[in-house]
Amino acid sequence: MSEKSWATTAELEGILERITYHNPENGYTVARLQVRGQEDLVTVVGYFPHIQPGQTLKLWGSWKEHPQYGCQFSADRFQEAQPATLTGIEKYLGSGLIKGVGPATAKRIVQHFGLETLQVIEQQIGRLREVPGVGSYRVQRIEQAWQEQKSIKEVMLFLQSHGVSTTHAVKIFKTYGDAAIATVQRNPYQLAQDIWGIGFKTADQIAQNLGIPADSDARLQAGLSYALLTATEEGHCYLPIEALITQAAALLGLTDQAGIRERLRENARQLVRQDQIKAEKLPDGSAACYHPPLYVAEVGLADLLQQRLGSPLPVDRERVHHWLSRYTEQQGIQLSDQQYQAVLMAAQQPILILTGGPGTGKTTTTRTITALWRAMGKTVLQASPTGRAAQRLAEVTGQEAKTIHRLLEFDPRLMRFKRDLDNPLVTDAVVIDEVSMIDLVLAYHLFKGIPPQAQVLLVGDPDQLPSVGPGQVLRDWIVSGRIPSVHLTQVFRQAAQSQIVSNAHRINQGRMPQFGRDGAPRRAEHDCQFVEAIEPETVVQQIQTLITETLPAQMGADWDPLEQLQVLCPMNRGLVGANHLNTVLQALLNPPQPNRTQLERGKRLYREGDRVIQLRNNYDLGIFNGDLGRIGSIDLEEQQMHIDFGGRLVPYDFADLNELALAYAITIHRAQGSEYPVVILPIHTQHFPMLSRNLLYTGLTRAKQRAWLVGTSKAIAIAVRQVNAQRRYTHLAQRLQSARLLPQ
Ligand SMILES: Nc1ncnc2c1ncn2[C@@H]1O[C@H](COP(=O)(O)OP(=O)(O)OP(=O)(O)O)[C@@H](O)[C@H]1O
Repeated sequence: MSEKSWATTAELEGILERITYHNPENGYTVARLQVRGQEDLVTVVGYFPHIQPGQTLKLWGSWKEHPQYGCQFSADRFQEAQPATLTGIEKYLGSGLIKGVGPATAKRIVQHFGLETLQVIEQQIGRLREVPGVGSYRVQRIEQAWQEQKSIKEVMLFLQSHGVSTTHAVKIFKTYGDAAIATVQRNPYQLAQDIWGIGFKTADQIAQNLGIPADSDARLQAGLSYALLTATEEGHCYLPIEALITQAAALLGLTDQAGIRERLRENARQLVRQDQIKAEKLPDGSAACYHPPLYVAEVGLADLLQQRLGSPLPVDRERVHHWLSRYTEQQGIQLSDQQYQAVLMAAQQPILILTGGPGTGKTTTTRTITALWRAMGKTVLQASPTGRAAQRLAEVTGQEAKTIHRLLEFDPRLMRFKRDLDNPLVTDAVVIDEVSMIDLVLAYHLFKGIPPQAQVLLVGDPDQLPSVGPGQVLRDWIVSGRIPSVHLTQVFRQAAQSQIVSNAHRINQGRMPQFGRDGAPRRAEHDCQFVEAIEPETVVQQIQTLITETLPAQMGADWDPLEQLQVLCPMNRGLVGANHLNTVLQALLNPPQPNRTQLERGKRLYREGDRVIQLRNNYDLGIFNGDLGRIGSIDLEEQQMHIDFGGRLVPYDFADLNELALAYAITIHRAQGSEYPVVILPIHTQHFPMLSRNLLYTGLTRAKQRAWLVGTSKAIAIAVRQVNAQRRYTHLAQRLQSARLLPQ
């Protein structure tokens, strides 16, 4: 569409009334401006990295006639001016600029001081106390925030003029303080390494704005580091050099550039020289490229395990048999041969892996082993990778269980574990549950913290999804064949009656699950059911019907979907992904109400009463990745909300809300190690990229009382067939195999 330009340079000043459109990628904005002396709002278009309603803007540019939208001002550059009208000042003050001043307080302040408001704040801040409802404490906070604002301003101006959003600019300022500009100018790629939430893409955008050439060494090295980081986020412990080069070239958009592979190879060598990549020769002569801490962890873990793989401990087997027969009689159980074997091995082996699917008696066997160890006079410590898994371990064993981080006394200030090689735990034995969730680095720290003479029992299910972090530690341990292990296969009668359990085993064997039809073990009620829904929209509708009609009828009077139900999705994206379902379920389970405050942040909407999940470990707040809570209150004035985590009210600044997501629906990956009374599992061909046997298996086994699958049989069949979807690059098994074996 052609535009007619009227003048080349013109000037315009006004108050930003609202933003009609803003593209966060490139800052392109369409906004409406209130200009003195003009009755109608003026439309302004241009590239504004960040502007807020209420700001007074001075703009330079030209007037244009847009064929569809009419006359508009196209701005080439702008400057923020001090607001000059009462509404402007009020909007500016109340826009969230200053903590402690929301729209209501701003109004009161401006009513009191009129056009002099900003001058008063600047020069006689104490006078704010004249405003009804503004006490000394608040004045102090406003003063502090005003000062901070001023020093931030210069940095913000610089960053914003290079396309950085306000949220990122604040984070950059918080991280580097006054050194922010210098750091960004020196190497913008540093941001991606130092600041959570800023990735290579944002850093790269800033670099481009600063004029750093697309094929500069700094950019190539950043691309290589980022490609390696992405690979570790996908679970790999290393990347073969050729794969690293291919991925870096693609990421940098330079795949077609002549000679790029050689240049990337040279830059990779440079990173090796700077100790930013650790290279190791592979059997085929090429190099494996490790992020150095992962190399240290892989080699270190293999070494520590090797030291433990000694001869069996001298144990009086007769006494163990004797104790076991008394114990099982007391408990009214009879151990299966596999279970008996596991207990005997645990008595003698320095380290034992115990695996099995649901209902195969892992818990029963673990309980017997810890009872035996205690009877032998040993002290036993128990831990799991996540808080929820630790809580469950404590419940089923009746003994204290901690998270591995707490067991090893992680110090968040120093970001290190206090229990390590020099200061190991004081114990004779350790039980670790949900081992499939342990990644390489955690496994390494774990074995540094366990004293060499202590016996270790590792319990897990290798068919669950592998750890979120790099490695497939449990599988590698088993595959290496070096660590004594027992795999329980017999499903006990009581458990086998559950279709959740029997279907989990069917899925694991590559067979389609059965839902209350031929052949499936029958129960008065079936605990695992399926609703076929072909269209994604129907899947969403059926989930709503389950929640509003079917489940209330099935579950009876105590049914509380906000507490007992978890929707588990294969992925976040798409109509039947967790993000969209959260919006739908929020409207269904926690609809707007006059007494419920809500807050909109970009595309997200938070409402009091919402079920939320923490997305990263926050040691300051003592809240960890995966913790579930409910929004207790939202305070728009203080710009803070309180989240209720199981009775503990935790304050969140609005600025930290990117750490929280709605949790009506979460991904199956996030749900690892947790269990819920009722699970609804949408499964559709829209989820195709994620569908795999261990994903479906993990999702289904999260349900303790009832599971509902909603979607297509075709998607279930795809998932059941898709084995070991992603191979992870790791060398742990080979390192263990090549380890020198001590005499047995
Ligand atoms: N030797 C046994 N004889 C009879 N029943 C058993 C035996 N071992 C376990 N069970 C029963 O089988 C069921 C499953 O056992 P358990 O909870 O120990 O298995 P699990 O592998 O930990 O299961 P999940 O992974 O589902 O928690 C329980 O009801 C338990 O009482």
